[in-house]
Amino acid sequence: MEQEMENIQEIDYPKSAAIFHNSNRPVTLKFENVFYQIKLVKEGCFKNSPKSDEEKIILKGVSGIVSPGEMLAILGPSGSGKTTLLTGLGGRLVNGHLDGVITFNNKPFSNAMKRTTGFVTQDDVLYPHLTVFETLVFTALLRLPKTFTVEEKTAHAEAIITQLGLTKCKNSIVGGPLLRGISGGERKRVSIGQEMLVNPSLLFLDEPTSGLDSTTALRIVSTLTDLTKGGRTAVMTIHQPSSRLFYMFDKVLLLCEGNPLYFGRGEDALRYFSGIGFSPLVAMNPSDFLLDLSNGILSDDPRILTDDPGKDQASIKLTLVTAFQTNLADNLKQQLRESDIHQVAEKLDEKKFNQWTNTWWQQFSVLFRRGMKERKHQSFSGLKVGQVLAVSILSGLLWWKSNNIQDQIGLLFFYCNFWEFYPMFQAIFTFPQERMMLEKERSSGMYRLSAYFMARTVGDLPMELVLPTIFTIITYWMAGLKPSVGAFFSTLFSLLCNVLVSQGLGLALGAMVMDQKSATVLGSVIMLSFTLAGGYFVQHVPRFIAWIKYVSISQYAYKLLLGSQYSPGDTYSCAINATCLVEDFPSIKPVGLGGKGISVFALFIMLLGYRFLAYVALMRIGVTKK
Ligand SMILES: Nc1ncnc2c1ncn2[C@@H]1O[C@H](COP(=O)(O)OP(=O)(O)OP(=O)(O)O)[C@@H](O)[C@H]1O
Repeated sequence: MEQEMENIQEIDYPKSAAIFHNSNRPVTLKFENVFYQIKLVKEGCFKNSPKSDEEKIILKGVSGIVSPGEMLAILGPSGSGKTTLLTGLGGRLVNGHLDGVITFNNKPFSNAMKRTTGFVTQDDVLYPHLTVFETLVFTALLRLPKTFTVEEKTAHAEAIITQLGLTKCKNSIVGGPLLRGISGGERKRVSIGQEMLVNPSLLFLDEPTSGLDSTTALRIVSTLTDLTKGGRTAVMTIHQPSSRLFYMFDKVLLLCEGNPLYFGRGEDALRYFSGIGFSPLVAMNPSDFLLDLSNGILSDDPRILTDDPGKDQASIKLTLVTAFQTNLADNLKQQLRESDIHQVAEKLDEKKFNQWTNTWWQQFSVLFRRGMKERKHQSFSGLKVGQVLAVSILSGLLWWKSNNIQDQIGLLFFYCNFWEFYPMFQAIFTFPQERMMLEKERSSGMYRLSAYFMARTVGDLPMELVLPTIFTIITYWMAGLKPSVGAFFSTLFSLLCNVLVSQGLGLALGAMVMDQKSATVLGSVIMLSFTLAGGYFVQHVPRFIAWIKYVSISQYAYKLLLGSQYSPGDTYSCAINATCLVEDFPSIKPVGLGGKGISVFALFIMLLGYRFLAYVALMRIGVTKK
């Protein structure tokens, strides 16, 4: 369960702008004999179900040490295990089995480390509609402790913007795949800035230069070098650094299919490989040479010499793995031991770091404001408003001044369906993006899940109410429903309950069934059965399946909508000179006109129930192994 801790956090955050130059607390990261294996999973509906007992070993005994002021680059071909190692070192691997010893100042990963560690993921997970300034200010408000005033937090965000050279695009929106915003390099710097805000002692970066031109890449790595000079420890994965970048790294770890091939200073790498019989003929980018080696490629590159040109790729890799064990492994073990002797394990007050940086209310208020800023663009995009306007005008025309009961009831049931399917699918579709953000922010211990969830739920009210209201206003008068203000507001209220409950169902499905396709299929089946059992289509539901109507959102919403237009005892003309009771009308009879209070209560319980389910399902997101 989520811990609710209210005491003031006393981590030493300098209040001046000098916060960005020196580390609070130098960290030596050591990892020894790290193994990682996972059970393979099968594709399909239930993505996470194990296929068999088949396991894959991804990391095969990787060791290393990085001291304060050093930058380690993990190199290797695609699929060699770089990201896995980085994620494991950052305490973020959630599946599989991680073995080996990973210590931070000779202590295992802890909440204390989590709060002073920055992790920049490969994909920049940022809110697309916020500006650079807003993104960093909201992060500062959440991550810096409550001993800072809002002005001080804002000033820190400003200082980061200046330090990362983002001043020019400060007021531009971040953007995303479908929304033009700042450039890829700027986005990467915003992600790094978010982590720098807390003055991390240890910074992990997954491919911070991927997809960037070499000048921008150099700029980013130079910024990181400046940061490490202040006593920080940095570890990054990188694909193919230019020579200029390569020589900026203090240490290099080369991986090949999860095996270490080299660990040591970048400038010594070529000498080492030449010592074991592998050297390039002409001067070439050292990282290209190392990557070729870890791919076992020699013969198709005439510039690389080997004492045995006939070796195939597998045997070259094997030779290199064995050479590492023979020549470097013992030396590395020795380095790890020596640092043990020199380093006194620091005594940190764990309790102090277990505390949240801000109170629940502060988190709630920042998350609410940020959510409203971001979601207003999603909820009121031109496309969505256009879609709702088009559907409302079309249905208003189709039901134009309808004065027969059958048509009017049909319109009410259409209200039910449209405003059930639409919010449910919208919640399912937008959920993956939300989950990514949540995952990233929760794993850096930014806020309590309850504060996030409450802020989102409260935000749903203004966000989800506007479009259904516009829809009802247009269709209600065009279709000529009961001309009374009370009846109009009662219709609107029923519709809004329907929207919020259906959205809650979408959220619960999105959170429980992690795969969007499966959630969509499941959602449509559930909604369809609710619709069919809603009382409009099937009047005599067989007994054994009649229970569905008691859990059907449609049934309760339909009942409320009927209640907004008709009262018990109302009549309609059912034949020439004859009137019949409305409640006896075939598609009203199974539902009846009474029991409105029960329907409101049932919808209220569903509203809470579905959101509670979503909350429980979300609890597993972003929770990292210690
Ligand atoms: N959860 C998983 N299930 C199955 N295979 C996995 C899983 N996680 C990692 N792998 C596999 O482990 C290997 C290493 O993956 P990893 O992402 O660490 O490689 P990488 O070196 O970072 O690659 P790239 O440079 O392409 O990002 C890959 O073959 C990958 O397919």
